[in-house]
Amino acid sequence: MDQTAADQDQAEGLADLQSLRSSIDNIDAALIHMLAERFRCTKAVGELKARHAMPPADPAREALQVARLRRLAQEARLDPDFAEKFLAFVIREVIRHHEAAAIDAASGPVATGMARREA
Ligand SMILES: O=C(O)C(=O)C[C@]1(C(=O)O)C=C[C@@H](O)C=C1
Repeated sequence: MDQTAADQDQAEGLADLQSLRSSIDNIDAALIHMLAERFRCTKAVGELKARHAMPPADPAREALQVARLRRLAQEARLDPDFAEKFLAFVIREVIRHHEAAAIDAASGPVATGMARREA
């Protein structure tokens, strides 16, 4: 391959890389927005659980979610072990938020500032 052909080959490679990176950036943005929506829902779940004195974690529900996500991952040709680890990572964070919401609810309106707002 002469120098001109090598330069052209590299320019094509760079253009392909840029195009793929642009798709990756779009996908990452979608993932962030989807995660934000999920955490908005789980925040409401955490507040509901705290109000009704329900435990933060629900292992039976998690078992169903793991089985479903592993099946979906397999169908999508994504590593099911990775899908399970990703879900566990997200749920661990959710449970941390639920626990904080339960502590807030248990410490009552004074600690959360409601008494001041209501006065
Ligand atoms: O569905 C619930 O009960 C939740 O609290 C949500 C959620 C989740 O993030 O999907 C989090 C913790 C539970 O252990 C199970 C599921």
